[in-house]
Amino acid sequence: MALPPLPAQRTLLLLSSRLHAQMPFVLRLGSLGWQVHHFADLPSLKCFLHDRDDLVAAAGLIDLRDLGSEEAVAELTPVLSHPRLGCVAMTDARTIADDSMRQLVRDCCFDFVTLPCPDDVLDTVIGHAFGLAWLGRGTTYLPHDDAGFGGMVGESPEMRSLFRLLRLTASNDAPVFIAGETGTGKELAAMALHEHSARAGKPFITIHCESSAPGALLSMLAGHEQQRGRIESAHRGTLFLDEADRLPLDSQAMLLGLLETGRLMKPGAEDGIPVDVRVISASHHDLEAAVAEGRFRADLYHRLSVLRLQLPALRERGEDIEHIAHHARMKYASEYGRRIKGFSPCALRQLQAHAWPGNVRELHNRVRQAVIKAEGRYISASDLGLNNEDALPALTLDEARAGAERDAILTALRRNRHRIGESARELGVSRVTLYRLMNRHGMRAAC
Ligand SMILES: Nc1ncnc2c1ncn2[C@@H]1O[C@H](COP(=O)(O)OP(=O)(O)OP(=O)(O)O)[C@@H](O)[C@H]1O
Repeated sequence: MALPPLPAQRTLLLLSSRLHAQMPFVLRLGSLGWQVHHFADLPSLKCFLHDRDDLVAAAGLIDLRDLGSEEAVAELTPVLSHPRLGCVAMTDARTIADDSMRQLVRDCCFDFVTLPCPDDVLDTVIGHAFGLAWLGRGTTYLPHDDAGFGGMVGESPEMRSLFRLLRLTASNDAPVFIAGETGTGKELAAMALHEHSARAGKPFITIHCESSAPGALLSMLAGHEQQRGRIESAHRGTLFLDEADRLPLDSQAMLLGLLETGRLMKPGAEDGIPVDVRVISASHHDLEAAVAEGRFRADLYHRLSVLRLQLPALRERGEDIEHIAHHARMKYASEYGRRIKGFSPCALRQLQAHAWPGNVRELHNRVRQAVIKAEGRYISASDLGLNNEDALPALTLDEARAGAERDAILTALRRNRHRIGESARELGVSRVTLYRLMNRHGMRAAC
């Protein structure tokens, strides 16, 4: 089979905290026909790859010079192994002398260059890396470790096991009940299930059960003899019942009939009509309590919850907070045309300390407003509306000193565009000490 020609414009993903888009190095690559996307830190690159599941092939140019820690290597490994990326590592003599870096390059990169390196060597190597990725295009990209599903983002163990469950659930047609507090992503999960099922491309109809009066909801769902209702509109697709615990009893009886017989009985009609829908329902209220109180039919409850999924509250999965916040920052910064690079250390601490009663919805709303309001390149705690000192946990003196040390390092790194030598000089320590301190504080190259 003849291979199609390589595209004229090739994508290059550049991960470097030292280089930036306007530098001659990057501009030269642009003039050679590369469409260069620059990322100052790993979370930004991850967000980009997560959002671009239409990416066919790209070369990755990964600056390893500031990524000295084992933790950074562990985080980079799955990203560099993305099947549509052909990666080239940029190193220097010190970096490539490090065992874990050498292993990373060996395992995950097509090649490496040691800087400074002649332009023609670099051009050849990234050209080959792109060609390799292009040959591998069309391979299905399954996130290496279940770190996402549909538009859902999450890296915590709770979310990873939820994503695995959602994948399994998408492949069958049984009714699903999704429980979880408000804003945890129940509707998003229902849409993701639909999109990953054989019903993708067919209608996905959402009904907010609490918003209509009893008779009105029944006629909206079932229609009348001469009029189609929403259930018929969902034929061959998915019907999503939000706030299902609020379903009035007349609608409950009609739905039970539909689930038992596969036929829709319209009010006043003598015969049911066949309708093929998958029913997904959700509630942030306790459906068992509604059954116990007689507000919800037990037989319908059992029919609806053949499969049951529980979405964890955001405060129960702290490690997702920063990840989702970065994802939201990227999304809204690009939507509003703002160049926002990240969150200040204090903002990050407040994000962790907040209780998130509105869960992911609240996090998105706060980040969206902060992106609009932020005056600098970094979102502050007050941009997020989270400057409540009382919310921060009480600290011992040792913890407070460690926090101050971390803040000073972050500030110096930011001020010096993440150049380790200059940051170390400003902090009055050697480069080795700075690397050691960054390791101790679990810092990546750009924060
Ligand atoms: N894991 C996630 N990753 C990214 N965005 C998310 C995630 N979970 C929720 N969101 C976003 O949070 C917002 C609220 O999600 P959604 O409407 O699905 O929540 P819900 O649980 O159905 O809320 P409610 O119970 O109030 O109806 C949406 O903007 C959604 O895109």
